[in-house]
Amino acid sequence: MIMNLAAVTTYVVFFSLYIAPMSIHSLYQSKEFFPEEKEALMQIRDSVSSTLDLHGNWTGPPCHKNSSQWSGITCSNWHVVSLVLEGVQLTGSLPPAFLQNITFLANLSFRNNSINGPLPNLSNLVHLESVFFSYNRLTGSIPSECIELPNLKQLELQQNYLDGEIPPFNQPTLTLFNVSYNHLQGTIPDTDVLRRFSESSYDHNSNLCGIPLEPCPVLPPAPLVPSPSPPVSPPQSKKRKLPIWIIVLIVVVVALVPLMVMFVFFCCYKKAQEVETPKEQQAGDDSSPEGTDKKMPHSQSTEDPERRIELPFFDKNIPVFDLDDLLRASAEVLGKGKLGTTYSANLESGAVVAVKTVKYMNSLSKKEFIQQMLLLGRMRHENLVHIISFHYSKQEKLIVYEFVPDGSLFELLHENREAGRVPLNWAARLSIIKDIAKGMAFLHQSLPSHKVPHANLKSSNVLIHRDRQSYHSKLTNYSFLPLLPSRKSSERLAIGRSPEFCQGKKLTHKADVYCFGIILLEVITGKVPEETSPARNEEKVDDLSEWVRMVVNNDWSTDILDVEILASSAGHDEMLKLTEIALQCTDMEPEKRPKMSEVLRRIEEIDRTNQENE
Ligand SMILES: Nc1ncnc2c1ncn2[C@@H]1O[C@H](COP(=O)(O)OP(=O)(O)OP(=O)(O)O)[C@@H](O)[C@H]1O
Repeated sequence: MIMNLAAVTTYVVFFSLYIAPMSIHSLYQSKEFFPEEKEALMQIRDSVSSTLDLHGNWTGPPCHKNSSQWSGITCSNWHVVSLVLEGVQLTGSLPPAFLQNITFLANLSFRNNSINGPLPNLSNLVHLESVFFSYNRLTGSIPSECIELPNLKQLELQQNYLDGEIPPFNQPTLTLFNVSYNHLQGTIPDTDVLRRFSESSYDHNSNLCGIPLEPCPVLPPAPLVPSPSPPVSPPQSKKRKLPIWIIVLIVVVVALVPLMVMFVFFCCYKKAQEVETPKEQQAGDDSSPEGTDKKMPHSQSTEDPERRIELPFFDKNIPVFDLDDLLRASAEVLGKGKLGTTYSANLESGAVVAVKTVKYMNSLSKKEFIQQMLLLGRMRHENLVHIISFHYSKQEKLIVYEFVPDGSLFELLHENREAGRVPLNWAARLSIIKDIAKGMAFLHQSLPSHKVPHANLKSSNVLIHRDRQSYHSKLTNYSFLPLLPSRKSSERLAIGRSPEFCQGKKLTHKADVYCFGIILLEVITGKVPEETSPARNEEKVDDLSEWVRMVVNNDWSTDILDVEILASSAGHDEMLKLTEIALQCTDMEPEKRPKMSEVLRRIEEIDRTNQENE
C-alpha cells in the first residue's frame, strides 16, 4: 500500500512536471485557440498593401509559441494584445469591424502610413490602452464609442483628414491626446480630461474653438434691443421701465465692445508679427547670381537662441531644423521661376532641401498662407514633390520642399542638346509621362472639396529623379492659385495657360488637362512650346498643338517625333497613340478634353502593351 502510494505520488509528480506540459504544448501546436483573432488579422492583410510582406510573414497561427513571430503582433496568453504596423507605407482602408474579434487588444498603432477611409470600430475593446493613427489619410469623424473605452490612456489622431466634432472624452486614464492637423470643427467639449491638454493637442483644425484654443464666437447681441445683462441694467426684480439715458448708455456700450475687442486683437497680432520677423531677417535680397554658393537670402542668423523660430513639419521622419538652421545653411540658386527663386540648402545635419522664396504674395494674410500650406503639405503622393515645411513673415514667405536631385523635365528635354548628350529614350519618356499623369490624377481626385487646379503645369515644374536606368518624375509648384492676389497677377505670371483662361474664363481642372497635353507634345516632339520658359535659344513653336495637328492631319506621320527617338524604331506606334491623347487634351473646347483619370488609364494601357511587346 505504502509502495503503491509512493508509485502513485511519483506518477502524479512525473505527470504534472513532464507529461502535462508536453501535452498542452502539443495541443497548442496542433490547434489554434482563437481562430477569430487570426481571421481578423487576415482581413487587414488582405485589404491593405504595404512594404512589409504581410502575405509572406503572417502565416501559421499568430500566437503560436514556436512559430516565427508575426511582424507587428504581440501575444499574451495566446491572445493578440498588440498590433503595431508603423511607417510601412500601408495603403488602402481598414475593414470597419475587424478589431471587434481581437478582444484582448491593448495596444494599436498604425502611425505614419497612408491609410484612408474611416477609423475602425473600437467599441467593446475594453482592454485598449493606446491608439495611434497619426500621420495617415483617415477621413470621417472620431467615433463616439471611443469615449467608452474604460482603459484608454493614449490617443493620437493628428495629421489626418478627420472632420466632425470631438466627442466628450472624460476617461481619467487618458494622459496623451492629440487631434491636431485635421478638419475638426465645433467646440472642444468642456470635460475635466480634455481641459488638461494644451493647445498643441488641438491646433490646426479648420473650425475648432473653445479652451485652450480661441473662444468660440458668440452671437452678437441685436444692436437696438437693450440687453438685460446685469452690469448696467437695474435689478430685474424691480420691473421698472428703464430711463432713456440708460438705454442709450447700453446701446453705446454694446456697440463699443466689439470695436475694443478688435483693437486689442489687432495690437496682439502686430506684436506677434514683430516677434516673428526679426529686423535682420527683413534685410537683404535674392539677387545674387545663379549657382553661387552662399547663404540663403535674408540670411542673418537670429543668433539669440531665445528668438529661434521653429518651423512646422509635416513628416515626423524628416530631421527637424529651425529657421535659423535653414538661414545658416550653404545655399545655391537652382533657378528663378515666375513665383520666386529656388535654392538648394545644405543643412549642417547633412540633409539637403529645396527652398522657394515666394514673391507676389505680400498682401496675403498669415492665415490664408498657412491654411493653403497645410492643405498642400498634407498631400502625399509619390509623384508630388512634398512640402516639408514653410515659413511666413510679412516680407518673405518660404516653402521648404524635398530636394529632387536630377533637374527638371525642361532641362532634360531641351538643355545640352549638343553632340555627346545621351538621348532620352522612349521608355524613359513614357515613364516620365505616366508619373505626371499619376500625380495629376491624384491632385484632381484626392480631396473632393479641393477643386483648386494645379494651375502651373509646365515642364520646368516637373522634376526628375533617376533610379539606375529608369526615370521618374514629380510635380511641383502645384495649387498656388489661392495664394495669388488677383486674376491679373496670375495672367501676368502666365499661370494656367489655356485658351479659355486667356479668354477670361475661370481656371479649372480642364486647363490642367490642356497643360498636360502640351507637356505630352513637348516630350513627343522635343520642341519647346511658347511660354514654357523664359527666352532661351531653343527652337520654339508658336502653338505646339496647332503645329502637330497640321503635321498629322490626314496622315499619322512620324515627322513629329523628336529626332532622338526617331533614330530607334522602338515605340513609334505608341508615341503616335500618345499624340492622339495629347491632341484630345489640347482641344480648344474644355468640355471635349478627357479627365485626368481617363488619360492615366489610357497611358497605363499603352505602357502595358509596351511591356508585353518587349
Ligand atoms: N524641390 C526641388 N528639388 C530640386 N530642384 C528644384 C526643386 N524645385 C525647383 N528646382 C529647380 O529649380 C528650378 C527653378 O524652380 P522654380 O520653381 O523656382 O521655377 P519654375 O520651375 O520656373 O517655376 P515657376 O515659374 O512656377 O515659379 C527648377 O527648374 C528646378 O530645376
